[in-house]
Amino acid sequence: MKDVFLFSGFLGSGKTSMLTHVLKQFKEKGLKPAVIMNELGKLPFDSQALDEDIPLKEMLEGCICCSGAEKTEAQIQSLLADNEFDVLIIETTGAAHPVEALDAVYSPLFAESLNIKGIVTVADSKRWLERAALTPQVRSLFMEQIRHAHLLLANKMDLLTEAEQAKVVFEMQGVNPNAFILQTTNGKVPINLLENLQATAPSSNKEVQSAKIGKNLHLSSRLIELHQSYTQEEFEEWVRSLPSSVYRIKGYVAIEGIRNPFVFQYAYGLVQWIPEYINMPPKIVMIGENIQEIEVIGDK
Ligand SMILES: Nc1nc2c(ncn2[C@@H]2O[C@H](COP(=O)(O)OP(=O)(O)OP(=O)(O)O)[C@@H](O)[C@H]2O)c(=O)[nH]1
Repeated sequence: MKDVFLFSGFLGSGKTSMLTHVLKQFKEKGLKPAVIMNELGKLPFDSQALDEDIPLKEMLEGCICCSGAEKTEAQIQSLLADNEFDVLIIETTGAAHPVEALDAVYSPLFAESLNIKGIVTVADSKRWLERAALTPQVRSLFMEQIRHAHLLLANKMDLLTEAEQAKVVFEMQGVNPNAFILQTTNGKVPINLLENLQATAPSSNKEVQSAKIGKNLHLSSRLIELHQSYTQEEFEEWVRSLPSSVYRIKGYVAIEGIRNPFVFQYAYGLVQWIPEYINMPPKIVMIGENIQEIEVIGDK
């Protein structure tokens, strides 16, 4: 299993600074990192900061979420096929919502080869103090990135007084009581904090393994193997019975009387079924908060 980290954070918050610092530490440890970056513009200038020997995939047309999960899947697959690497870091654009970013990287196709360690959000502490000046939409995205982080960097501490530093940490902890908050300058995070993250808890129906982090009200994902076929109605009935903290489900579901499992998609209350011509093993991935305790269909 290769560890995957998602770096999230607002434009200009310090993601690239953190990336540079983290890559250096991984290399010092003898680990080979790979990076997927995406930019809203056409010029991949951030990538120039990376060494040439780091496998790098860039997404130049929009962010990881709006350019489609398939594209990210294809990029990850080609990284897995072409390059030897130990850890994968995905730097999302400042405009990405963490649920969308997680969705794009969590595919049943590589559920067995990738271990999504978690979302590391870098927040600009000065901007946090001045957040009242942001438009409601931008402020809401800023808050969501903080709320869903598994590890939170309160960055740009050098620009604040001691009293302001304490205020920022106190307020951010109120928005996200589960994440560890580290005060940083220039995104300097020690990698052992990253290595200790565990947002994914792959589990079968019977043995529900709880994650070290991500156990409580925290964004996490869960892989569910399906051992029988269903009618579309009964499967949808189960999906409708799920709490609203389940944001996303995708995968392959075996339907009674039909040869190959269907592709199943669920997002924002909408369900989609697509016939699949390849016989894929029936399993789904669920993304949401507090999902480890959910009773899975088939447990009947
Ligand atoms: N004073 C101060 N400046 C910082 C700190 N961290 C980053 N910066 C500066 O803030 C600017 C943006 O930093 P980046 O690391 O490029 O941020 P980013 O999140 O990758 O930015 P985007 O690529 O726009 O999303 C740069 O000029 C950095 O030098 C910090 O802790 N203190």
